[in-house]
Amino acid sequence: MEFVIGQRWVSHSDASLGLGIVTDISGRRVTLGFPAVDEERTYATDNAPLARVRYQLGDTIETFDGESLTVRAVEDIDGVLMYHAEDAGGELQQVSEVKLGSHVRFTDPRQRLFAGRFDRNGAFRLRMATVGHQERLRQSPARGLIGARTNHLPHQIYIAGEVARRYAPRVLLADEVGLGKTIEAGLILHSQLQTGLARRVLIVVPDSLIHQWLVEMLRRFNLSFSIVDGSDYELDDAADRILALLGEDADDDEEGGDNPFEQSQRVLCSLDFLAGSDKAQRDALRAGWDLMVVDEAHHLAWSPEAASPEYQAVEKLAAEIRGLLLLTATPEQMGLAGHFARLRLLDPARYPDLAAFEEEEARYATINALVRDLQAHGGQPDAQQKAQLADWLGDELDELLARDDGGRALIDTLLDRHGTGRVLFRNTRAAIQGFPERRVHPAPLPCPELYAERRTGEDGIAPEAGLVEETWLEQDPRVAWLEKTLTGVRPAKVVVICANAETATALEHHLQLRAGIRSAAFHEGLSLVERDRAAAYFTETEQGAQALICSEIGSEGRNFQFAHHLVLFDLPENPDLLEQRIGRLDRIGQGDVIDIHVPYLEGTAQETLFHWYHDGLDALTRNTAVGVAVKAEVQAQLEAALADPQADRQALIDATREHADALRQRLQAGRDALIEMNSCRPEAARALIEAIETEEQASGLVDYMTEAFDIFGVETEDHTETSDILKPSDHMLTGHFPGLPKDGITVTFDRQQALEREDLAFLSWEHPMVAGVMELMTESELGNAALASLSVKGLPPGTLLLETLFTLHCPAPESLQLSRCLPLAPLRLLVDVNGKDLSGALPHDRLNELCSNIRRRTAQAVVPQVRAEVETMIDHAEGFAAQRLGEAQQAALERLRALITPEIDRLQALQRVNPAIRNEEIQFFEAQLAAGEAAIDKARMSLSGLRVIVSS
Ligand SMILES: Nc1ncnc2c1ncn2[C@@H]1O[C@H](COP(=O)(O)OP(=O)(O)OP(=O)(O)O)[C@@H](O)[C@H]1O
Repeated sequence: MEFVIGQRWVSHSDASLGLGIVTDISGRRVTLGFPAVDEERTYATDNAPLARVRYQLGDTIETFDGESLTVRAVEDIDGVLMYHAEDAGGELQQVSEVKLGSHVRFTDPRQRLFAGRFDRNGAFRLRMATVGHQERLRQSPARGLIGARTNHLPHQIYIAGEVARRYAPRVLLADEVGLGKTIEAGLILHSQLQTGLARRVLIVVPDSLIHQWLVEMLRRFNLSFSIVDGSDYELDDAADRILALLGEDADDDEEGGDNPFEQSQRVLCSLDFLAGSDKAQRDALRAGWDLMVVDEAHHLAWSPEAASPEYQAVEKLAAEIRGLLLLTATPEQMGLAGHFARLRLLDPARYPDLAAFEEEEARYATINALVRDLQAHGGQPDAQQKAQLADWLGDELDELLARDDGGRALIDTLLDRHGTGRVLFRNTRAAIQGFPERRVHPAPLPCPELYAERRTGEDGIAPEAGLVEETWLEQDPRVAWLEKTLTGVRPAKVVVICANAETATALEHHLQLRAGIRSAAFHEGLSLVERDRAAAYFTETEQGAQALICSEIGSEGRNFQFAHHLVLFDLPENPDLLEQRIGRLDRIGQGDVIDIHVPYLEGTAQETLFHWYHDGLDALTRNTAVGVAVKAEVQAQLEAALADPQADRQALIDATREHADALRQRLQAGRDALIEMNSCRPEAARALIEAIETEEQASGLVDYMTEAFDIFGVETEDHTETSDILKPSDHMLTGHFPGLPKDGITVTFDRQQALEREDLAFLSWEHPMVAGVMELMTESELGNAALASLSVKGLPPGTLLLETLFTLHCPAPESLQLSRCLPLAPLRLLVDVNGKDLSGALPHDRLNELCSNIRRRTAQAVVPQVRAEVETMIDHAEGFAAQRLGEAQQAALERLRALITPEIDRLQALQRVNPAIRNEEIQFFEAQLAAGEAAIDKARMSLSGLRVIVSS
């Protein structure tokens, strides 16, 4: 090391010192000033941890007064460098290295290598592995669907795969109760967020489900949400009231003030709150979203005459937000008009008119019959069918018929182009199977004198309503029966549902205080926190409540499948509400036969309703989607029977059964069959599940993270065979390791264990910790310069090789998903000094096996000696990379067109026969193609990592 006063050197043991300047040399000691940190340090000249800084032609240098210049020539004047450098105006200036600025950060691999700031081999391996995995994942069909803590159920994965890849999806998820619509929505959200198709998400749900959604999104998908509720507006409300008292208008400045909806990218909010607050609606609208989810969307009541406040609130938002997921298990709970109204929210242009919609349904049976026929005849239509198909599919038909695939493409296209096919997904228990049996236990009880005047009509259904609590509790035989039933099944958990909050409160008090049965109430009179506490108390296995007494709000959305006894203390008049109630237990995860206990008072409307449901609709033992429609048919008869419970009801039961059978058959032959076919295509689902599981099971992740823990200094300790405890160590490389709390975290890589043990973090390629490590690796310089020694027989000692990593830079919005067609990134090359390409002869993994670390001290000494050869090898590598770039651009353009043109053709063809396709969707793809072509044209290769290998 030759030191001269004025030279610039950098410390490789402490990068934070910046660029040092030699200020004194006396004997065998050298002193450097480090202006960036205002420090001076003295070293022994023969082993100073310093590297000489010498910028190369083309490098950018910065002077101490902040001017940036490009080096054009370098002159050595008695050991001190003079840079001839070009300024922004193209003028050449002479800049002595003495005048260089001292705040330098070497990020470029070359600079880091020559400044002695190289990394361990492991870090280089981690960098190489990172770009490799990133690229693989970007191309994977499983992207966005990896690592959810859920079982892979085909109907859910199919829907998620189908919807998540759409730009601005607008769909109605209408699987039957408890089949996992929340999970489907979560998968779609996760995927759209991962792929950049969405960034800002708003979820709107009933009050009673806020907490459940919050928890489900976090524990199953690692997605955290912020809740916006009344408390965010309390101060505003108070201020508004004061202003009103003063006779002034509230401040309605649209732009002014904090907007609670803008404080987070992901917000969860209650429908009731939103519908009730104009200000909140305005704020929500102003905040702007990519995707909105509305759960229990049957609450959005609508009729041709009037729209509910809930509907109006969502309608305003739906008009502005491009993506919309509506969830309801009972789309026709409020009748066909309500169903139509929700489709209208999704696509107002496609569903402008209720009457036309009703007519359309008639067409479904014909299409279904044709599809079935095609399936039976290997996809070959007869002449008449061909004419019909040509009518529906136009020019595309010939091409579809020409395919040798047994008619699959033809049928798929027909289903795809079909009316609600694109917007409506509905899976049924019948199609999925594996659901438990439901067992009904009717309990006829004598009607007490107390209810003598309350036997009929609505009064007869909940006769206790409005009576003095003590009185009815004492005289209503259902109360004693409930006590006995609960005691009889103890310790089994029981969900009790009744229509009114008052009834639920009274029953709960009675059970708790008089009968000594541990119970909790769940109704709208409680705050959100109290409700969640009640549900949690009921969930507890050891000390928890045996019974949860719910009002109707407990009948919706909640997960109580750990219980298998349900008491219907009364029956709702709406068949869909009954289905919702039973759905609390009859849902995915229910492992037992479900016991449904129905007490009813003889000779009252309760008895009529029970028989109507059980004998007429058969709605207790099996899921029935036709209840609402059948009820509309027999409404008058039913009302008459409820008004006169003593009369013979057989005619009502027969008529109900007849209508139900006919309607089931008709729907099964028409609409439902088509929707079902469109809602889960088992083969596609299986392929996707396989792709997801391949990603999840690959040992690659464990190896990758083990290397990362080692490099970043995270301590790992075995927890069980498939789980580990991670803790920050004393020698962490960076102050922060993504997703690692101070006290550590227990993780598993095993899906099954993650499903069983929710306290463990489930590490997958899309877990925030793993994604965070990848981001750290690609966004920092860590591992981009390394040195290794290689010992191979026959290779003369001192032979040099250079392994490089080039990444393709193609700045483009993530939503373009250009990675799908830029397969070349990353490019790994191995060259020698003569410019020979050895990349194929010695692949990265093989090379890793042969390489070992060089001691840092030795490496520091080697680098300056081999600098000229390394620079030559970098030139060779860059030459190869430039050649590949051109080829890659060409291939990328072709792939882009091959990917997008069919989408455009398909949508255009679709649009001709199916108005459900919006122009906006077609334009989106056209714009994507143009933007993609422009971006590919601007793509550049850059050196993002290098390793110098010296044979020993
Ligand atoms: N793939 C899955 N893996 C594990 N659990 C699941 C899966 N799908 C659904 N579940 C569980 O089954 C229950 C029902 O799911 P979810 O709440 O999503 O159904 P839903 O269709 O939204 O129900 P509802 O119609 O009552 O609103 C929940 O407890 C959910 O956590």
